[in-house]
Amino acid sequence: MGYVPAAYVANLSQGTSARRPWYFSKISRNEAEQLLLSPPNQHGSFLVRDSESSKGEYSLSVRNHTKVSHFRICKSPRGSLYIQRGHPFPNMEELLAFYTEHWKVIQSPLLQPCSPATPPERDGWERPRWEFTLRRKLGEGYFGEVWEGLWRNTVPVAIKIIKADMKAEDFTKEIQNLKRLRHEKLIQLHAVCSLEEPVYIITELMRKGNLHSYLNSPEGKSLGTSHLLNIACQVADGMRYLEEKHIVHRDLAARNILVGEELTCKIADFGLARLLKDDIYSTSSSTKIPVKWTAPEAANYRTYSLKSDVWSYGILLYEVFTYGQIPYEGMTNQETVRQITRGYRLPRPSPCPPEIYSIMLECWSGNTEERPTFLALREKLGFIYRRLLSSLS
Ligand SMILES: Nc1ncnc2c1ncn2[C@@H]1O[C@H](COP(=O)(O)OP(=O)(O)OP(=O)(O)O)[C@@H](O)[C@H]1O
Repeated sequence: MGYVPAAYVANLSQGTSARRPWYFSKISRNEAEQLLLSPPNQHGSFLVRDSESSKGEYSLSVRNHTKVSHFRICKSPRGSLYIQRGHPFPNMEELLAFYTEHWKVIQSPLLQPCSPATPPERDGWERPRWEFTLRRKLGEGYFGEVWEGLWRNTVPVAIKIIKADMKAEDFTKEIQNLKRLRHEKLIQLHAVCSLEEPVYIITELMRKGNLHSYLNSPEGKSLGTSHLLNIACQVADGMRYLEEKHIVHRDLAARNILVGEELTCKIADFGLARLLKDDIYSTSSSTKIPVKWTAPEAANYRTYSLKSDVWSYGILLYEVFTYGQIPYEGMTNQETVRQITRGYRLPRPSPCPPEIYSIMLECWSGNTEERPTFLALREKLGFIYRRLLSSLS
């Protein structure tokens, strides 16, 4: 028993529109052009709409590179449909099937049905506020408080209550990021209440809180090397998914990993995450950066890439194998950047196997090209983990 986010499922009673994804009944010629020319639509996207000028007839609009072509679909007195006189079809499906195959006749390929534009406030993630009850405060971050709560008195959830004075553009980035990411090692969005203030962001509940505090707790302190390695593998797996999607996290650190039952770890805090158009994301903004976790090229020139996330992952490994020690303890941010640029690196923590320390050093290579990928990190750490487990058994 439980809940599934509404955006994951389609309503069976809306079967007609599910079967006819290309039909946009109440849309004008201009709106059709705007929609077809906006992402994610592309060359070959098409839709059928009600004709504006001839009641009861239709128009086919097809995107042809950067232009949209429109074709009148006429209806004969007997009800058949045609674009070319003398070439009728009994229904729209057959007409579209013919022109999909013989697209040269209309000089416009029909490649995929047009994707509808969903206004953010009406997408399937929005839920009424009364469905959620707050039970216990879990913590507080830059955007506001995080509470443990219940969804419809049944499902335990975490509820982030956005402070009233937060700029919408800042936290909507996190919501948008959460909506499009889905992986077992990434925190899962359940719902949002964003029509009124305060905005709620509802995610899965991770009962043991953030990894940094967990490592400092008595339970965290009792973990052995194999457990620590297991945590490292899970984070590498989640980061590999982001790497595959060309998304930089920009704030990878133990404080942004959440821990659940059975030592499950998930990556959270996507407020700073960005989709990479090139391999590098540059920012001139004055966003505060977590200097001790940030690669030198990102700290000095604000150039972020998947390789700067790999650097931060190395620092996260250090946090894991020191049970949550602050990196470069006793050094200021400025001093840290200066020392790093000169070639200084954190020393090997005593409980850390040399093999793992050499992975940290690879992550901290001054040359971004020499840093491993998350795919390679996951493979390598997974191999060491499995070998350790078999030596213990
Ligand atoms: N889904 C969750 N399940 C359990 N605890 C959570 C969850 N999300 C957040 N928390 C707890 O609430 C704390 C605050 O979280 P929050 O994401 O608001 O801030 P943060 O991690 O300090 O980062 P920032 O200030 O950058 O937003 C976390 O450190 C964690 O202990």
